[in-house]
Amino acid sequence: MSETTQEQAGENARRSTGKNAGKNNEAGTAGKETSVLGDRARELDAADELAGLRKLFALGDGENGGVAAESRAGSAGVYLDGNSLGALPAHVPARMAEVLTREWGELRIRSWEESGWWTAPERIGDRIAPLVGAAPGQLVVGDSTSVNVFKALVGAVRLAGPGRDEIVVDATTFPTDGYIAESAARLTGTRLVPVEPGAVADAVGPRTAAALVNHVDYRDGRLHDLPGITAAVHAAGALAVWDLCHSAGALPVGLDEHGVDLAIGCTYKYLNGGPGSPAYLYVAERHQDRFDSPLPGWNSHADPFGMTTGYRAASGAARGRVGTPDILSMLALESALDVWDGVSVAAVRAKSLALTDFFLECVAAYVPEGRVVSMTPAEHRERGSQVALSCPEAPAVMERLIARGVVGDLRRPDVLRFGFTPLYVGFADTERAARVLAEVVREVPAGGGA
Ligand SMILES: Cc1ncc(COP(=O)(O)O)c(C=O)c1O
Ligand SMILES: Nc1c(O)cccc1C(=O)C[C@H](N)C(=O)O
Repeated sequence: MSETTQEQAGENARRSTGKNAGKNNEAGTAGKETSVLGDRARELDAADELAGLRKLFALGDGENGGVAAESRAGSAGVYLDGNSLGALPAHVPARMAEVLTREWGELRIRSWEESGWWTAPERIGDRIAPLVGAAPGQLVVGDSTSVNVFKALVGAVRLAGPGRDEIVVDATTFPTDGYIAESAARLTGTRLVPVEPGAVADAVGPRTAAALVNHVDYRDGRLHDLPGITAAVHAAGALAVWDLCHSAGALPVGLDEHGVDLAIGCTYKYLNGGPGSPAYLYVAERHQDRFDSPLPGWNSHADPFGMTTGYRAASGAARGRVGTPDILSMLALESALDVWDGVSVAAVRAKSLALTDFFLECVAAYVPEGRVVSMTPAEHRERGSQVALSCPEAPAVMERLIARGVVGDLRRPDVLRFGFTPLYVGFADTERAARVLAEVVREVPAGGGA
């Protein structure tokens, strides 16, 4: 995509996204708008430098067959839920067949060494590292995000040392982080201080051990100021722990550049690792020697096969390991990461913003006025890679959208959430999703249920 077309998309969207995202429209104007925006979508797709990546995914487009073929059989099949579960890269099944038949089926126990199973957590951590702006040796893959939140937060309190007895937590966080933070606070004898991300800088002080914040909010898609909040947390002498679930693979993170202390994130959203694929833990190199994991399993022992009774922590990222890695999920993730070869996160970010701008513009043009309100920040610097629309009839609307092949998700009670994955979502998909949304909204009466 050229810079001019991106700027054009952004400018048009800025003009059209006010508080009321849907400000059109009598049925009569829709035809003209549709053809203009449809033409623009085709132009934007033609100029899109990432467009060729879509064929790497099993989205039912034809040659790859795949899971969504039946949903594309109708007029519209658009997958806008990659911020919950990323699509399957088409080459992964063949790689998994090899893992099952050759590595497990034939080599069996030898694969821990010969197939590189034992070192997979650090090796795959190094594959993810450039996507989140980290030098090698600081990420380890394994366990769920929830478990890694626990390791990171308790580890951060221990790193902060005595005299610091408060954990500041993002009050708007995805629930699991809040639940785990509450337990971590009880276990470490600290007090939990929940605040909005924008208030973290004012909430931290001499008693703060650590602050846990989401980079992008899972509901409204707001992008929080990682550099600014991290600097404020550091100025208070505390550690900054970031949850990257909704930003990794969608926008630049800059962990090393901004001096983040610890971070965690899942791999099944924009990294397309598959359902329940293992999460990652980042411990900045400067903290690794003192990182004291609250889950010191044998996999993080300096000499795991020594099988000694006393624990001695491994050095480096391996210190974040716990028990036997979930190899099948891990190797599916490793294979899925191949789609990133040669792809720049900056290009992904540029396309993501152009897609969300264009979606907001199409929604404003097509959806009858007052039926949906955008919760997604208009400012690019505050926007992740999703659009959230509040709509009182959201349950009925999302059910009908999915039935017509436009797959977003519902966050109860009234949020329609659409995730834009630049590796496989295009501008024609985006225009079509807004068009189908407008049709569905017209069918569901205001105040109407499912
Ligand atoms: C911000 C955030 N943190 C954590 C999680 C999930 O944690 P887990 O991978 O343990 O289910 C999610 C989504 O599921 C999320 O959106
Ligand atoms: N992790 C999920 C799962 O195992 C099942 C269904 C949804 C999810 C999610 O990822 C939810 C997601 N974090 C969200 O932003 O809403």
